[in-house]
Amino acid sequence: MIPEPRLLVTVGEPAGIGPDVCLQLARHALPSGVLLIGDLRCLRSRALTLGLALRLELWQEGDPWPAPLDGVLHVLDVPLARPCRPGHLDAANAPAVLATLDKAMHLLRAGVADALVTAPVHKSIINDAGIPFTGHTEYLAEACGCPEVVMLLVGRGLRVALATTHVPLSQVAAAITLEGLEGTLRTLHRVLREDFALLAPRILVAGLNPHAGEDGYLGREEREIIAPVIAALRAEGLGISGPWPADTLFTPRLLEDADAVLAMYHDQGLPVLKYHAFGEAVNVTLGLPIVRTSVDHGTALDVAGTGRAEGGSLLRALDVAAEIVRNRRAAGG
Ligand SMILES: NC(=O)C1=CN([C@@H]2O[C@H](COP(=O)(O)OP(=O)(O)OC[C@H]3O[C@@H](n4cnc5c(N)ncnc54)[C@H](O)[C@@H]3O)[C@@H](O)[C@H]2O)C=CC1
Ligand SMILES: NCC(=O)COP(=O)(O)O
Repeated sequence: MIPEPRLLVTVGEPAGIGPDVCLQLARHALPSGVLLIGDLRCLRSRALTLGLALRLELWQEGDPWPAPLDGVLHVLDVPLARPCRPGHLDAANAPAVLATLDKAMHLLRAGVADALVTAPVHKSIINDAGIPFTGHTEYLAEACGCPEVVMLLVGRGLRVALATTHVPLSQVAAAITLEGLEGTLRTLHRVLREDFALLAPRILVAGLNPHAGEDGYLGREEREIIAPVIAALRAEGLGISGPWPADTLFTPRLLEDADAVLAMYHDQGLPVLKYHAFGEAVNVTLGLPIVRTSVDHGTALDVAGTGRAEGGSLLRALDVAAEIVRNRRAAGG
């Protein structure tokens, strides 16, 4: 019998809702079992705060993969520098947050687990700790030596990928290059085929400027970069079209005939996706040698420890990670 995918879950920023939604996993029958990576003391204390009845068991490297058991979660302990209070960020704990990602990478490389699912981190507090950091996506890309990763969010049948990720708006136009955009589209097209089992993916590419540049009168990126890249890839037979004006691209008639949209920047694509599917969408990093998915939400400091955190996106992120692992196995990967 083929074993179920083994999933690592990093707990994320301890002051946020990462611990809350991770602890909620104990309520669900998880086929493969999961291994949490985070501070065991913080998780125990959050479970008490939330009044959750569950058992948290210490797991150590060398132990067998934890069998799924109702009401039990296994934890690889990565201690925080200081005790954590829900809703209160502490820069002293930032190195431990990143250490959970490093541990996960180590376990994946050692073949102990099949995929990584991440709960949210708080990007600014990591920077406050003096560590330059823009997101998991970029951190994992660097750890894997794969600069050409792509962020894709999927939810309720909509898939939105980004040509640029965590870049200030003032730098977006300069970050869209012929070479970079071609790499992004090739990665997106390949991964839709390989990991999402779409035989001939159809991708709609958004313009950058209003009205996709209005024939060059409202910006030239469409003419000089986006359209030439699309033309070159179409000539190879890839089902890619655009540049489409972003304001009308996300309408049902156009989306009906598409498998994914490539937006040019974070806040062009993600508000639409989150309006459509917040709470049940999943963030997938394409182009890494490892499988990594994540939740659609942030640290939600205002609801941490209150019992109001909703864990639907984490459950979906586990499902999507497991599905990708199965697809890769089926393809012999
Ligand atoms: N994958 C990751 O590590 C991500 C991290 N972030 C980080 O999170 C931090 C806060 O980001 P925000 O923009 O404030 O977004 P946010 O998603 O943390 O919060 C936005 C609003 O939605 C609510 N909310 C979010 N998720 C919820 C859930 N599961 N259940 C109930 N309510 C929920 C919050 O209470 C808040 O009112 C930032 O530092 C950001 O960088 C944001 C997105 C993803
Ligand atoms: N808005 C999505 C987001 O910020 C996720 O970033 P990452 O930490 O997954 O790179």
